[in-house]
Order: sequence, then structure tokens, then C-alpha cells
Amino acid sequence: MNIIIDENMPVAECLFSPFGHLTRLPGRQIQADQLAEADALLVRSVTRVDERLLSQAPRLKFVGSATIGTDHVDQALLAQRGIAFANAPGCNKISVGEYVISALLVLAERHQLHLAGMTLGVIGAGNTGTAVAERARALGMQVCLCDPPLADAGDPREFVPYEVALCSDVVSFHVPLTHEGPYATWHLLDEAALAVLDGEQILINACRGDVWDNRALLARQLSPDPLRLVMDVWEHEPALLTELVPHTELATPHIAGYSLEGKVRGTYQVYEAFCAWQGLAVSQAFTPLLPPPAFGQLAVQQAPDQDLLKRLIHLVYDVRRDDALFRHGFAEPADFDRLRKHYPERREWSSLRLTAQAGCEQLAALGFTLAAHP
Ligand SMILES: NC(=O)C1=CN([C@@H]2O[C@H](COP(=O)(O)OP(=O)(O)OC[C@H]3O[C@@H](n4cnc5c(N)ncnc54)[C@H](O)[C@@H]3O)[C@@H](O)[C@H]2O)C=CC1
Ligand SMILES: O=C(O)C(=O)[C@H](O)COP(=O)(O)O
Repeated sequence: MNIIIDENMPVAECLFSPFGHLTRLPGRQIQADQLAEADALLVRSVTRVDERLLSQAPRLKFVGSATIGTDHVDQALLAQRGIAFANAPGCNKISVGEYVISALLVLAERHQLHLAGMTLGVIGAGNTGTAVAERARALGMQVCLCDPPLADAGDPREFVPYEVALCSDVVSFHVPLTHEGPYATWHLLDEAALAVLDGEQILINACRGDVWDNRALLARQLSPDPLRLVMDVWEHEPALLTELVPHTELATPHIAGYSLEGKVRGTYQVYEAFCAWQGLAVSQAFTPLLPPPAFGQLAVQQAPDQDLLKRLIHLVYDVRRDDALFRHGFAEPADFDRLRKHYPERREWSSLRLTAQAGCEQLAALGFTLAAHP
């Protein structure tokens, strides 16, 4: 079997080499003629799997994407051609949750905000939105969820309309990019939505760049009442509207989901789907694929306040590292992909083992690994 794989999929050799011959290619540059002999194609979000790419792929029978998002894949076309498809739902939801909380702690410090009691509107209450909501609640934030598709489908959680969620102190977007239908998300944050926001509000986009109208946003940022923006994703990546970057509080190159665990989980979920498609049992375990965490064990002596939480969280991952790398390293579109390809290793909070006494349950709710105090 010939398998074409995006070169940025960790642990792919180990998981897929038993199935056949692997060819690793830069995802954004995979060409139709390179699929002439391919039986399976494993991609990430930067490969558009469409009519053009599949025009010379007579043998292709399986496409996997090691991502949550699927807007880069023409799934109707795959179904029509009898090509199986699998993505990796939820694979990097923890990573996105941790990115958003790190960003909130940075902005809280910068603007002297106390997160407990502040309101957070989560737009899209699926895997990543829920991961953000759970962590924000553990910090004492008042969370409201906006998800019309789930509300209409009878999800028992309480939901608010978009207009209500937009009034929150922090509004964080976690929707898929869709262009059609009653719930289309393209330019969900447009000029009209921007007009109701005030300059004290924090807006976070860690889903897809095109969900925000970046030109309208730039106009707002150049006005006397700019917003506090955290942007991980951008319209037209990697050729983004560079003028916007200096008008953000935090700017990163689409790495919210790039914890090592999140990326390895993405490959692993595609491997599981591939095994199922082949009618084979999964023979490799997930945990041994991860290196041991570089952290020792820490003892927490008291119920943590916001400052101690920030220090613990930023011991493992501080979004300012990625913001600095982006601001200094991004000048042209090729830099966007270079920064992503050479992303420094980042672990999830669970990799920091804490011993804590009673009263520190909040640490477990945030996702740290807790052992009882000796
Ligand atoms: N920046 C990054 O590195 C990452 C970005 N993403 C992006 O985030 C998106 C969301 O991820 P998940 O939460 O895991 O997906 P999910 O499918 O679990 O949840 C998405 C939720 O959005 C809701 N939704 C759809 N249209 C909506 C609308 N108009 N208004 C409000 N809610 C709406 C859906 O009902 C669903 O509950 C992905 O599709 C992907 O594009 C995902 C992972 C990492
Ligand atoms: O999972 C998703 O959806 C994402 O946005 C990925 O984290 C993006 O990573 P790449 O596939 O672009 O490497």
C-alpha cells in the first residue's frame, strides 16, 4: 500500500509503516500527480482535499486528517468516489483550552483584571468550547454558551443567543468554518457584530480565521475604541492581513492546538480509524508514543489564588512565548508555515504532577495531575 503523509504529522512512521510504503510531503504543496499511485492520504489542515487534488488519484481509498477541523476536505466528493474519510474530533481540545486560559491570565495581569466573576461567552460549545468553559469555570468565571445547532438539537445545557454572548467581558470563538446553511459561521464576527462591542472587551479567535472579518476588525482597531484581541487564526492564512498584528494583545500562528499530546492524539485517532477501515485491531498503544514530561513533581501548600495559578500554568505553557516568536519571526507568508513546522515542544498541564492538600481541587478541575499530599 502507498501512503502519502503530511511531513508535520508526529509518530506517523511508527504507526503507519507496518501498512506499506510511506512518502512524507509538505502539506501545502501536495500535488495531484503525486497521488497517482496513492492508496491512502493522511493530511493536516493545510492540504485542500478537493476535485483538483484528487483528479489523478484512481487508487485512493482512504483520506485521514489529523485535525479537528474539516473545512479543507470536500467530504461530499470523497463519499461520491467511495473514499473513506476520518478526522480526529477533540484531539487537541485540551491544548486549545489551555491556550485560551493562558491568554486570559496574561491579559488579566496586563490590565489588572480579576478573572473570577468576569463573564465569558463561548461561541460554539463543542469539544474545544467546552474545554475552555470548564477551565474558565474552575477559575471562577461566569460562563455562558452560545450554540444554536446544539440548542436546536435539544442539548440539555443552557444556551444564550449570539447577541447576548457578545455582551460578555470575554468572547471566545470555537465554531467550525461553514459557508452555507442556517448556522453558517463565515464572518460571524462582522462589522455589525463589531459595532456592539466596547473597547474593554476581550475577543479570542482560536477556531478558524475566516470566522472573523479581518478587514472590518482592522478598521475597528484603527478607531479610537479598539478591542483587546487574542488571535491564533487569521483570514487567508498564511497570507494574513499583517497590519492587524500590531493591533492585537496576543498573536500566534495557528498553534492553539499544538501541544505534543494534541498532535500525537490527532495522528493516533487517524490510525485508529485506519485500522477500523482495514478491519484490523489496533495494535499500538497511545501512551508510549509520548516522551516522558520534562517536569519534576511540585508541592502546592495552599489553595492557589490567581497569581499562583498563573505561575503554575505558565511553568508548563505560556502563550507569550508563541506571541514573541510570531511577532519577531513573521514578515511574509512563508514565515507562518516555518514557525508552525518548527514549533517548540509544548506539553499539556497534565504533564506537571502536583502534590496538593485538601482545598486544591481547583487544580484537578484545571487538568493538572494531582497526587495526595504526603
Ligand atoms: N486554532 C487551532 O489550533 C484549532 C482550531 N480548531 C477549530 O475549532 C473548531 C471547533 O472545534 P471543536 O470545538 O472541537 O468542534 P466541535 O465540532 O466539537 O464543536 C463546534 C461547535 O460549534 C457549533 N456551531 C456550529 N455553528 C455555530 C454557530 N453559527 N454559532 C454557534 N455555534 C455553532 C456546533 O454546533 C458545535 O457544537 C474546529 O472546527 C476547527 O476549525 C480546532 C482545534 C485547534
Ligand atoms: O485541529 C484543527 O482543526 C487545527 O486547527 C489544527 O490544530 C491545525 O493544525 P494543522 O493541521 O494546520 O497543522
